[in-house]
Amino acid sequence: MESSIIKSQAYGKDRVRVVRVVRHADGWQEVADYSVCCLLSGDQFETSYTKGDNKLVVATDSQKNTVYYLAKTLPAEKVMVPEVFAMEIAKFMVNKYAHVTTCRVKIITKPWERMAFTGAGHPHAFYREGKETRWTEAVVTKTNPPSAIAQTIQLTSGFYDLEVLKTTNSSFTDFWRDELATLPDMPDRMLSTKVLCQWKFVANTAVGLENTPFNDIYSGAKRNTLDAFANDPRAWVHASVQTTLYIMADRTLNDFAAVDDVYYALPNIHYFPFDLSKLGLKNLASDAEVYMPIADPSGFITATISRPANKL
Ligand SMILES: O=c1[nH]c(=O)c2[nH]c(=O)[nH]c2[nH]1
Repeated sequence: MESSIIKSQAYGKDRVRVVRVVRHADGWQEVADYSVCCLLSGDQFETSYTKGDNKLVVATDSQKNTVYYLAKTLPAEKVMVPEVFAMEIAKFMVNKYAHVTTCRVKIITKPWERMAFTGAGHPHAFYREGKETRWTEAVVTKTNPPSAIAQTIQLTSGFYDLEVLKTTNSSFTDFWRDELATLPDMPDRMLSTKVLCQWKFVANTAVGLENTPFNDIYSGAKRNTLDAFANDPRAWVHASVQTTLYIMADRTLNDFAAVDDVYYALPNIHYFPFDLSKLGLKNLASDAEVYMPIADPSGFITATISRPANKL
């Protein structure tokens, strides 16, 4: 007889691709393009893993159908903001099925930028600008199952693959020196990274979070990331990816009360000046003009930044 126990379980449908179009009467149209992952958990699903009992299993196919059903039947504004749509799907699942204790919904967006010609946005034509990708994850849990009245909601959003580069105004000096340190001080260097940024929202009731300005927070976090990278003099004077990361996150915490903490993962993609001295050419330090990007390895700088009261 099996004696192992289930420590955790979650099942559902991943990569549900759904595109929602909103058609306004004047011809202006909007589009949201999502890949949705929906996962259900609850103690009563255990027998589906241990006893081959499917009676309570909401088929992953039905979960997929629910995503399309809600994309069609919810008011447009609850679908077009990914955070709101993720919370709606998760709340629908825990409300509909008494035996579902937790529903976890992750949405990865495919950002379509509206085309603009002579300054005016095109009513229905879009293009993809870069690789930067916005996502969100809502986890709705019943606190007193099977009753769905009391629920907690944890919401996290972020973006990844935002690639940035600057050709000066970065340095890295005065670091730990010992017999293993061969890197010279770098008073002026190229800096490039592929930003992963994510932020947790202040824990709230499902109802309260819906009034959060999710789109503004996303664009604000992105603007703070770019502005701190390009313009903040502290990132130049103190000079490290660590400092730049802290400034980026601190700005977003100051701008948005609804954000509880901000996590960044910043690879330091190295661009080293190519040594041309054997060819009789000066290309190091202040003479550097020709660089060799290094694919691997990269530095990798991470931190979660929060307001003082939240420090563990
Ligand atoms: O900004 C940096 N932080 C580091 O910790 C580090 N280490 C290193 O070799 N180069 C850099 N650059």
